[in-house]
Amino acid sequence: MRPPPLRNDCFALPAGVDWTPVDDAMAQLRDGLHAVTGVIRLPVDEAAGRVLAEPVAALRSNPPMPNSAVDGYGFAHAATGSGPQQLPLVEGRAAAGVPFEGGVPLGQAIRILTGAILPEGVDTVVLEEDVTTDGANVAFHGPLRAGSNTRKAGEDVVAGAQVFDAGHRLGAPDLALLSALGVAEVSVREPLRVGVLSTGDELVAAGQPAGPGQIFDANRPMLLAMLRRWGVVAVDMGHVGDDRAALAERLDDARDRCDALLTSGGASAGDEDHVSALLAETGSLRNWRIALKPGRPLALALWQGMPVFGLPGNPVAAFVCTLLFARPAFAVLEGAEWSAPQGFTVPAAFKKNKKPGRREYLRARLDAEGRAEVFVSEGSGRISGLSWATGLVELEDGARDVRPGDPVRFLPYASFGL
Ligand SMILES: Nc1nc2c(c(=O)[nH]1)N[C@H]1C(S)=C(S)[C@@H](COP(=O)(O)OP(=O)(O)OC[C@H]3O[C@@H](n4cnc5c(N)ncnc54)[C@H](O)[C@@H]3O)O[C@H]1N2
Ligand code: MOO
Repeated sequence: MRPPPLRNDCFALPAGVDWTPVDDAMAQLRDGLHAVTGVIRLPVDEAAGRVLAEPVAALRSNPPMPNSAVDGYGFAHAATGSGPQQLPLVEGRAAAGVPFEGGVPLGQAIRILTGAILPEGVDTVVLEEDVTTDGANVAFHGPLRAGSNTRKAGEDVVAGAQVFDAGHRLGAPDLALLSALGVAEVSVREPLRVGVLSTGDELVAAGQPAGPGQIFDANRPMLLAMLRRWGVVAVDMGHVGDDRAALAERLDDARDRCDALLTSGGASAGDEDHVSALLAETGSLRNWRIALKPGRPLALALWQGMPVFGLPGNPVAAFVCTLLFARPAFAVLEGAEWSAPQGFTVPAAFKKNKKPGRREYLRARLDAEGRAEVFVSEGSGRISGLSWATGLVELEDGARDVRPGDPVRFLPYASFGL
C-alpha cells in the first residue's frame, strides 16, 4: 500500500471534493426559502421585533397641522422687515392642545408655545429669547426668514404615504412613527419557533455527572440564547446520543413543535455522523462542504417539510454557521429579507498569511486604538475565544497577507443582532 502525502491540515481543500463558496451556498439557501409563519393583527405597542406582513400607509400626516417649533411670538412675516420691529400683542395665546380660536391681524403678534397650531394669520415665530415685551407689545430685531421656527403640516410624512414595506422588522423608532401616523394596529408575522437539538454520545448537560470521556453540552445553551436574542421562540429539544432511531424520533417531535431546527454535531460524514446520514434518507439533503473556516460541514435538509440546519459540532463552527446561514434564513422564514451584517473596516493589529480558496472568520475585538486584534488560536473548539471576542474579522475568499495596519473587515457581534 502506498499512503497519500501527509498534509495534516483539516482545512486543506482536498481535490475531488466539491467545495461550495460561502456566497454560492448563501444564494442557494436564500432562493430555496419562503415565509412559513402565520399572520396576526397586533396593537402597535406589542409589535416591536415583529415582521410586517403587509405594507403600512400613514393614516394621518406628521405633523397633522402647521405648528410652532419653539416657545415665542407668532405673526405674519409680510408685516415685518429688517431692523428693530415692534408688534402689538393680541389677547390670549396659542398652546399645544389648546389652539387659539380666531385670527391674528396683519401687523400684530400672539404668544405661542411649542407644538401649538399656528393661528390664522401667523406664518413665522420669533424665539422668546430674542424679544423684549411689556405684556402688550413685543419687540425684536429683523429680518426673520419667512416661516422661521415653524413646522409645516406633513413636512415629515404626508397622510396616505406608504411608510413601510411588507417584510420590514419593526424596531422601537418604528413604533414612534406608526403611532404618530395614527396607526394603532398592524398585521405581522407570528414569531418563528426554532428547536435546538444537540447530538453525540459524549455529551452531558452541565451540572450532570460527567465521565472522563464525556464533555458538557456547550452548544445548546449558546444556540438557545442566540435565538431568544433574535426574537425567535426557542424550543429546547434536548440531547440525543449517536442512535439513529432515537434521532429520527426526536426529529419527528421537533416537526410537531417547531418551524425549523438547529442540530449540532454529526454533520460531516464520519462513522458516527448520524444527522447527515439520517437526513440523507429524506432525499432533500444538501450536505455542503463549504469553503469556510471555521464551519466546513453544514447539512441542510427538510424533515417532513421542516428545514433542518445540521451544524458542525465544534462550538466555534456552530456559532459562525448559525450567524452566517441560520440567522438570515430565519429572517426569510419569518417573512423578512435575507439580512447581511453591517461590518466596518478597521486597521489590523495582527499578522496572518491566509490561504486562498476559503473564507475565514477570526474571533476578534477592537483594541484601545480601534484596531482589530484576534484570538491567540483559531481552533474551533476554543470556546473561550468566543467570549474573549466582541466580533469577527472576515477575510475574503482569496489569499491574503495581512500585516498590522492593513484594513480588515470587522463584524461586531451586535451587527448579527447579538
Ligand atoms: N478526518 C477529518 N476529521 C474531521 C474533519 C476533517 O475534515 N477530516 N473536519 C473537522 C471539522 S472542521 C469539524 S467542524 C468536525 C465536524 O464534525 P461534526 O459536525 O460531525 O461534529 P462532531 O464530530 O459530532 O463534533 C465535533 C466536535 O465538537 C464537539 N461537540 C459536538 N457537540 C457539542 C456540543 N453540543 N457542545 C460542545 N462540544 C460539542 C464534539 O465532541 C467534537 O469534539 O469534524 C472535524 N473532524
Ligand atoms: O470548521 Mo470545523 O467546521 O472547525 O469546526
